[in-house]
Amino acid sequence: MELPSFLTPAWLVLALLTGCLVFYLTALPRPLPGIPYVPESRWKLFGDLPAAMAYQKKTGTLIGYFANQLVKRNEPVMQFFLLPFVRPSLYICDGREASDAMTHRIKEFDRSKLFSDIFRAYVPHSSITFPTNNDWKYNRSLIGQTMLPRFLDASGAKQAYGAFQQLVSVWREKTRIANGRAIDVAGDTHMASTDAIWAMTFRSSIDTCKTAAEHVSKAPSLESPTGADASYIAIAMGYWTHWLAMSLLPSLRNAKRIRDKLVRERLIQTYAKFASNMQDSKTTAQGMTSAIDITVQREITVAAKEGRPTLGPKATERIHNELSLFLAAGSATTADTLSWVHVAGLKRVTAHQDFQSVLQAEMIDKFSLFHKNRVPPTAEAIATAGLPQLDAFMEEVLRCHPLGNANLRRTLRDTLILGYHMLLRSSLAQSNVGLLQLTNILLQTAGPSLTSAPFPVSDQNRSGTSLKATTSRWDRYSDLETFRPDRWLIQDSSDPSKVRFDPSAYPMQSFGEGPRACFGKKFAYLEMRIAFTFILWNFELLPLPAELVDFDVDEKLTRDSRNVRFKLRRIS
Ligand code: HEM
Repeated sequence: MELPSFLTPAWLVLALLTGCLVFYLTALPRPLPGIPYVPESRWKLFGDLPAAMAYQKKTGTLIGYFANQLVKRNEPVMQFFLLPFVRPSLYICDGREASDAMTHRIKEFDRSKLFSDIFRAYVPHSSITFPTNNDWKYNRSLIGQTMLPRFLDASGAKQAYGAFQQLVSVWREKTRIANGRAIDVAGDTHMASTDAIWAMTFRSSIDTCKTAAEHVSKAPSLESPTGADASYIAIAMGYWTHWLAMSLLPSLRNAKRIRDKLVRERLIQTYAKFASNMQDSKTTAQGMTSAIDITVQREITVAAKEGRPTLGPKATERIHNELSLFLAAGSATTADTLSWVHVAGLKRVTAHQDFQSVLQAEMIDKFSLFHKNRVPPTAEAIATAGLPQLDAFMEEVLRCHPLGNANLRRTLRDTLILGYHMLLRSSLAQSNVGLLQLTNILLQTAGPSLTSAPFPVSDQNRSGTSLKATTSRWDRYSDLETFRPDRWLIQDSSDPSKVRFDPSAYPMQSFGEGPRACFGKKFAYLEMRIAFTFILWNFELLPLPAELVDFDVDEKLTRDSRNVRFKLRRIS
């Protein structure tokens, strides 16, 4: 067949070039009107991403790039372009407005898909992956009791206690063979946190710390500490990358298979235990020794009320995913987090020996009987004792070293934040701005207003609820750069010679806020309490040269410390 005469090669080349140009122009970032951005990124297919990655290579943190741009331009709100065709993400650094959006404006802002995508390939039917809808409520009702004090103080504390006892054994062995040198403890707190969350979920132990202690006890001597670990792992890339990796890589496929089998077996065993003795299933959270017991018991009670068979496919799938999420939280995010928080805290203690003296004095005072008898305080004693100095110290560690960089939300409707319009796709199309739909909002957990002085924001630009909710913490901006645990302590009104811990004294958003705040926060605090008490009861952290006490991070999904060395002296 002959081509029409106007289709000459020159026309074909022109059409191809025009097609490429249209494709290129469509792929370029489309800024949202009125919201500041980095001008050079506007004309790059990958927008801010190359500069952010170069920043990460230099500093270990990707998110630091965005935070830096805000500070450079003195702007509390900016938009960033990360991928071709993808709508810009909004970055906000104003703790007070972020708190308001997460707590009071939940009809305008919900959890972002960016966040759920991190977990979706691994635990697709767990609460963390759902928007705030009935699915989320159903899952929450299943696991709700696992964070009740009556379970945590009795059972959760015991499980975490066992794990940190083992950590102390590892460090004793390492200290013994280190002969006075600093020891590298990278990974140790991670192991202990993994042991703790595993034991809390299933009541049984996987003893990674114990195995390590046995291993180290057989080593004749310890090599000198290694240098800083220069490697870094890129930030999580989202659902499809994870799904592909988990489907194609044999090691991940195998790990998922083992996890699924293990959780399923435990579910069947637990259900069989309750089914054989229905009386057991009426036990309260206090009598329960693991998260799986509580969750299965809850499902049995609800099924009986609703007159349906127990553990149908939906419940089984949801419980399976929630428990797997506990483990994921325990071994990926939470252990990283807790490990990061523990390490950051211990580094603070090393750098400021006076904090160490205050914490140890408080422990000796509160646990005087244990001290007299030369035994460590029990799990329950640690969980329930009033330890304001330790609570204040942990809060300050969490404030200064948040593990996640931002809390992620998305807009649900046209709205305003800090005076900037955030419009959904339909409104933008009407105003001829293009087919962009602004959804993702990153609410920074550190930086101006949280760990340094805030950006100037006029009250006119704040929401009504933000203005009404003027709790004093949002007016306390002085000296936020300094690590100062005593900022969380106030005089006890019933006894002026004593201090009380006030968790609302200053800005802090390391666990998020509102209905989608961290579900495991109470367990996290409990574990930190036990970890710091155990470590400081058993060891004195000796001063180290300043160059060994840095706070450099490797950013993955969460943060990890780069150099983790301590010089310990056994004290009990
Ligand atoms: C120091 C330790 C921890 C930190 C700093 C932390 C931080 C966070 C943050 C920032 C969020 C998102 C909050 C938001 O979007 O507003 C979150 C969510 C969550 N965390 Fe944690 N977390 C920690 C430990 C744990 C532990 C130990 C568990 C489980 C036992 C856990 C389970 C969860 C769950 C299930 C969610 C999702 C909640 C939802 O979507 O409704 N976390 N966490």
